[in-house]
Amino acid sequence: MENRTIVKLENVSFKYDREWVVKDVNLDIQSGQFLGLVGPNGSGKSTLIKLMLGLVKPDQGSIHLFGQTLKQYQDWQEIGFVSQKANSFNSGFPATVIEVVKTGLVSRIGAFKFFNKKHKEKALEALRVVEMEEYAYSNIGELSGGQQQRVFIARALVSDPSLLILDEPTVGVDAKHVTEFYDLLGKLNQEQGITLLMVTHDIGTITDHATHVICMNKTVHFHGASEEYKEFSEEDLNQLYGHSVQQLTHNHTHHEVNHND
Ligand SMILES: Nc1ncnc2c1ncn2[C@@H]1O[C@H](COP(=O)(O)OP(=O)(O)OP(=O)(O)O)[C@@H](O)[C@H]1O
Repeated sequence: MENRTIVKLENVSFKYDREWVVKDVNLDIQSGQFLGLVGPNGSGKSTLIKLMLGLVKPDQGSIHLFGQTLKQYQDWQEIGFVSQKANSFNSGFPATVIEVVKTGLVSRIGAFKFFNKKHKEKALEALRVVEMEEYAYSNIGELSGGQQQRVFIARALVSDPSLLILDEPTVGVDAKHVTEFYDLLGKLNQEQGITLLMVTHDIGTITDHATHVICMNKTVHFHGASEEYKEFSEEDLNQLYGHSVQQLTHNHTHHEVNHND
């Protein structure tokens, strides 16, 4: 598959109030990549995602999606989004898994049109990809956090996105299912050719699965191949992250960025 730039940020800066939260970010995301976006707490990762999704407007700089400016860009079904708060349905929530997945088609068919058989097939196909087809008619609230998160990925996949953005999707997924979750993401990237951009604190695991890492703290301090990122010493990483990193190794038992200052 030919690689092309699908997200381009040029000198993007943004502030909610007086302080810059994102500053002078230049970024070029190519199709086919699996990118991990890492950085300390409050370093602007979620805000950068919001900027890419057009949810907040940059104060400076420009953003292009699939070669178009944010203003021109209309084809939002090309971009799937799974947020960290996705897996929060309680057990009483009155919707089946397939109903939740079909809501991912609303932007494509319009909110007040009816779902037909073709849409049901699309939803079942997306559930098959995330290996949740057998739960199609279960109540969403009865599933575990990890299962719910798979359903939310299916909802994002149902409109055939070429870019899937995930903001800390493993929050609420229990540790023993996190590996399976990464395997699923790897499959989406390699077999379905979906470009993935995933915000995470889980540096040890992401570098084993992602092709590329973006490390930011207001601005982008590193953007390159995971293999290159793995070569950094702890001292290099401390410099990348600033003084706030207390503990940061590639050892899988201690892979969290611990921000206690
Ligand atoms: N809606 C908002 N209004 C004002 N300030 C905000 C808002 N959202 C985030 N911030 C501030 O912007 C900064 C960056 O927040 P952001 O959530 O983008 O960082 P993050 O890297 O995703 O953090 P975390 O890893 O803790 O999720 C923080 O100082 C945060 O307090």
